[in-house]
Amino acid sequence: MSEVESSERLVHVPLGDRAYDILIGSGLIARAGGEISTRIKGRKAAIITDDHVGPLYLDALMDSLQTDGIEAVSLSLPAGEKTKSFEHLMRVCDVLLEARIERNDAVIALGGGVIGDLTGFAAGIVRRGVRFVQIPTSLLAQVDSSVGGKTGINTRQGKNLVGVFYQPDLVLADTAVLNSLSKREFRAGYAEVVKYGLIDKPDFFDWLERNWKDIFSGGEARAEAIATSCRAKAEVVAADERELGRRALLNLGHTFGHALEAATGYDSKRLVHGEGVAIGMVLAHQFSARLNLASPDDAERVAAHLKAVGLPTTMGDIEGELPPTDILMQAIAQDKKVKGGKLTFILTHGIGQSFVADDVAASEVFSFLQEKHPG
Ligand SMILES: NC(=O)c1ccc[n+]([C@@H]2O[C@H](COP(=O)([O-])OP(=O)(O)OC[C@H]3O[C@@H](n4cnc5c(N)ncnc54)[C@H](O)[C@@H]3O)[C@@H](O)[C@H]2O)c1
Ligand SMILES: O=C(O)C(=O)C[C@@H](O)[C@H](O)[C@H](O)COP(=O)(O)O
Ligand SMILES: [Zn+2]
Repeated sequence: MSEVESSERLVHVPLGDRAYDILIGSGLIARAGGEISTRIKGRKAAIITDDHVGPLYLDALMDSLQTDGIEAVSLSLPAGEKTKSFEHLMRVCDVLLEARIERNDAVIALGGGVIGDLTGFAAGIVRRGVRFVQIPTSLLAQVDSSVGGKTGINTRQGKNLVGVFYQPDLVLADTAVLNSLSKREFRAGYAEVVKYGLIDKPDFFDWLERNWKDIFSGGEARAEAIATSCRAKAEVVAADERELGRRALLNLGHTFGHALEAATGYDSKRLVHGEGVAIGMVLAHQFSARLNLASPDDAERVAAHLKAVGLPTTMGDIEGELPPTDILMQAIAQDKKVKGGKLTFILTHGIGQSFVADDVAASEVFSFLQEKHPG
């Protein structure tokens, strides 16, 4: 294995025979061939990317693989949430099989969470599992989606409803590529960073309130926020890989957020995942306050921070009309945390004090949403 450069950070995900490293640092795409060839036996690779990321970084990745003796094919898909579909899953599987990617070869996701989730799913099912490398290029993918092995696609019934748990063999988070990410997408990824503070790291949330401007402008604070997020996620995933208990905390804000994404037809112009999570986290804190579990001041503090960085914080911030509350409730009823027809929500006793609440009354959720609904 190559040495980790001094400016780089390494987070290990200890999952027994599925353990892997997350390398975080500038310039990792140029070194990807070396990092992959020391960990993966196969000499072939297939790179899946999208039409925003491919033109920027595909050539550099191909060159690096070639230098280390790995022959690669590539497929570029349309950017955006709608690509997490059966149709594009079929295309990815077809390309992997046509290229005769074997179990020991590498399937590489070069892109944001959409490409990572879709490619990981294909890697998990083609030949019942081929090697898988995540090269996350959005902030969201570097702090969250590339780690932990949740893969999948959306269906007309809702978000991520078809997929498998399939861990990557390696994650290479090249922080230099974040410089080409739009401000809006950077903010969306930042919502998932804030999530780790709100789950169980109040000191991290305080630090984010003080340092967010430095994180947005790059440098040490940004790398530190990414590494802290990866360590937080790695720890939860190692303790509960398949979401039998504690991992559900990583879903803070997501039950509301996913319903809003479905309600906007996965239209990235109206709402992207991280924005849905931002609104969802504020709603989760407000809902907790309404149930007398937390102080309304905490909900206000969360909303104030997310608003300060430019994220949406209310359903009214979403452009265009939203469907009525009963349609939002239908999406919520499809949530994967539902058990025996009962809703599970991530609620909170305050900042950094989130917990998993089974058996939340649908009628309470309905009247809360009805109150918050702009329509
Ligand atoms: N598997 C998980 O644990 C997990 C966790 C969080 C989110 N997700 C999923 O991830 C998806 C959201 O991921 P996302 O926010 O990365 O969205 P995304 O993949 O759509 O990327 C956001 C946009 O940024 C562009 N982009 C990415 N990197 C870029 C770069 N370096 N320079 C320029 N443009 C770049 C993309 O082309 C896209 O247009 C959702 O589908 C969500 O459900 C999964
Ligand atoms: O890794 C997890 O566990 C998460 O919940 C992380 C979330 O940020 C992510 O959006 C995930 O895809 C949501 O999972 P889902 O099971 O609710 O679809
Ligand atoms: Zn998420």
